[in-house]
Amino acid sequence: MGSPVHPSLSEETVLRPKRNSATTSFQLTFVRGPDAGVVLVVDGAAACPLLLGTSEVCSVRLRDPEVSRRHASLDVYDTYLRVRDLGSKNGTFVNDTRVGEALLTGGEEIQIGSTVARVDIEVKSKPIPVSPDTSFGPVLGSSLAMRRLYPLCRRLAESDVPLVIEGETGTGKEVMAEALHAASRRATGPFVVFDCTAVPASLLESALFGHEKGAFTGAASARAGVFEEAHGGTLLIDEIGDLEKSLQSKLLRAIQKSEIRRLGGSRWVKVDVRLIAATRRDLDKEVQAGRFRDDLFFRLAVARIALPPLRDRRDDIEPLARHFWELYGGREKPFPVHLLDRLLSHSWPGNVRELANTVARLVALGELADSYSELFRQPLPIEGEDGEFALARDFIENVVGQNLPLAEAREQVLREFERRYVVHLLKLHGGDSARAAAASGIGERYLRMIRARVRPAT
Ligand SMILES: Nc1ncnc2c1ncn2[C@@H]1O[C@H](COP(=O)(O)OP(=O)(O)OP(=O)(O)O)[C@@H](O)[C@H]1O
Repeated sequence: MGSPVHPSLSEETVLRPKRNSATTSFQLTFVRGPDAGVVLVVDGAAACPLLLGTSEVCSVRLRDPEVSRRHASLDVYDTYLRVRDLGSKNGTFVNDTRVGEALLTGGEEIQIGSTVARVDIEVKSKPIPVSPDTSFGPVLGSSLAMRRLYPLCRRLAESDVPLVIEGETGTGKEVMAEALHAASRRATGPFVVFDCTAVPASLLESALFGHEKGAFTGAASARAGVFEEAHGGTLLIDEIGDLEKSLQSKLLRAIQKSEIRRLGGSRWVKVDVRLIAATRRDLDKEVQAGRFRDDLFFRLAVARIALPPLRDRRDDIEPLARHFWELYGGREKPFPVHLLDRLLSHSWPGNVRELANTVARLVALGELADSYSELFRQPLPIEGEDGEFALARDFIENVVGQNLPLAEAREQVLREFERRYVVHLLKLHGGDSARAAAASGIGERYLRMIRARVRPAT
């Protein structure tokens, strides 16, 4: 016990940014349960979240039958030992108190099932390698949290192992995937992005694996899926946590065998694709809850990169703001340093994307920005039932007037449209998302995704 069982999962391939350049380690001594006597070190320098459970995918596999398959995770966060329950059946306890997540300092007892481990802090601390670079390709960031990621990103770019990039919306998962592709031997091959939430459930399989002519009503001609499109390159599957379970099995097969079969086809086609999955969800919890296949997770998460939210790397705010200022055409005007305090104190729930949008608005507003109190808001939402057309027009003009790049502007309009659409649809069907999804011809999962995304404004 204690040594990772995944054949290719080494501590270095699991990347978790830490705040300090030196970290603390913790020792766990199992004092009760079938594994009593075993000693385990949670090494802060390795920054590796250890999974405790009875499943073979856990780095620490316990024999206690009262322990869930994936019960809890342990990692060193700052100078604390962080223990997180992964949605286990009978809970994780610290000194007899049930916890979802807890930061420990040493001296506590952790209980899972009938297994009890004592936590001791290790005195020695090791430095973590920090890159002097302030970017990794297009991924900018000079904060310690980001600079800790770069050396390992470079190593991951050189390898072909599948990997999972985790992080809140707008933290740069896609841009990181692109950077890894660009730094890899596949750089001259295609980089294909597939967003699982952007395609209705009924079309997902054909979008992933392609279809033959006549495979379903409307399939007038044969079409390659994203796996074939990405042949020789990298395929980013975005929001993988939203993929239906039936498709997860097919995806697993595609990864294991490096071959796919088009919908309605009889031939298996070999594909040479490096797979990167991105997710806003906590995949450990999704697996524990039975919504994501354990074996697929095991296959995909050979390496993991956790991108920290912008609020946890405030040192990046100013350089990123200056970068976006230049990018959006503020080059001729001096950067508005008097607004820096506001930029630095904002919590950035939309992360780097929100910062980029805010700076784009700043560039467009010029000197008006001083008195513009709405600076940190998204464009005016369309509220109220009266005069909706006028409000919609104003909204679009508002977006157009910000002189954003086309993709950003289109995304803002599209998001607002989806918000309105879903709010109206749910109202019509008494809040029943299954009925609303059926009536609108979109998957329930997709509808719930839009709903979750727009919730703050509804
Ligand atoms: N570190 C960074 N350096 C430069 N630009 C960044 C960085 N992180 C994010 N961005 C920019 O912010 C925007 C959002 O980034 P991206 O789409 O990669 O985020 P995401 O995490 O994939 O978001 P979502 O989960 O919503 O899909 C993009 O315009 C991207 O170029």
